[in-house]
Amino acid sequence: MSAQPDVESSSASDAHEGGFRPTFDVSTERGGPNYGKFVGQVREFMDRVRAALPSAELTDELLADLKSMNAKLVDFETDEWTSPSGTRIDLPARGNITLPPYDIVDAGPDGVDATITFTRFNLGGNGAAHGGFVALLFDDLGGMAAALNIEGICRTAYLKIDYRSLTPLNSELAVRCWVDRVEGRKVYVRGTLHEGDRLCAEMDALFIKLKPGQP
Ligand SMILES: CCCCCCCC/C=C\CCCCCCCC(=O)SCCNC(=O)CCNC(=O)[C@H](O)C(C)(C)COP(=O)(O)OP(=O)(O)OC[C@H]1O[C@@H](n2cnc3c(N)ncnc32)[C@H](O)[C@@H]1OP(=O)(O)O
Repeated sequence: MSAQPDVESSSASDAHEGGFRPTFDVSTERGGPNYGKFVGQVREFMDRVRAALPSAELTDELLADLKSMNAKLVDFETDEWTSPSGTRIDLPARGNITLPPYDIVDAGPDGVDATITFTRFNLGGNGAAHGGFVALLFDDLGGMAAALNIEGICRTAYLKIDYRSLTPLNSELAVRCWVDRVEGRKVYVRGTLHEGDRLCAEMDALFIKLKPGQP
């Protein structure tokens, strides 16, 4: 299990009125004890789809299987605050399949340390990770570093990534994000992504602390 930030829990009734909530109902149980394995299978499927050249027959077979699986989920839709995908803090990237599946190593006011292994689903070109996934990783972990530092919720104003060398697939990388300085509501966050000693990318971002009720 990953170490996770100490996120305060609250009931839906004392929710922030804006788009983000200063507190949200985190969970280690929603979706059942096998939800993490379920997400793992979904992620493996995305990798395999990205890598596969299926026969026409197999495409038809998988299409029927997927239609059947989608039909099973139709009646179980819920909002973003209660879906396990995003609130399961015991799982990589809070169980959010949109995000690269990072594991938090340490998180607090001084910053966030995490590991990430990009896989075939994250392929950009010629074996390297897509730069958009690197930016996505930094946006989420940078936002987390900002939130934990100021104990409030932020939105990204700008996110600058310097791609210093190729980001590989299938290799565990170290990512670190920390608050450089805070000026009023402006939270300046820096970040690095390394493979061993090699710097793959750097982040320079500005997050703005949301006012109460601000979407
Ligand atoms: C107890 C709590 C514990 C918490 C623990 C939590 C754990 C956390 C867990 C999980 C974290 C998950 C993290 C997810 C992270 C993902 C975040 C995203 O991807 S957000 C989506 C993308 N971003 C948008 O869609 C924004 C769209 N833009 C806006 O909404 C506004 O423009 C906003 C909010 C950014 C600013 O608008 P304004 O009206 O609030 O503020 P104004 O007055 O415009 O700006 C404030 C200051 O910032 C500067 N500023 C604003 N934007 C700037 C920019 N792009 N460049 C430079 N300066 C900028 C301004 O010049 C101003 O500076 P001056 O105060 O005058 O000095």
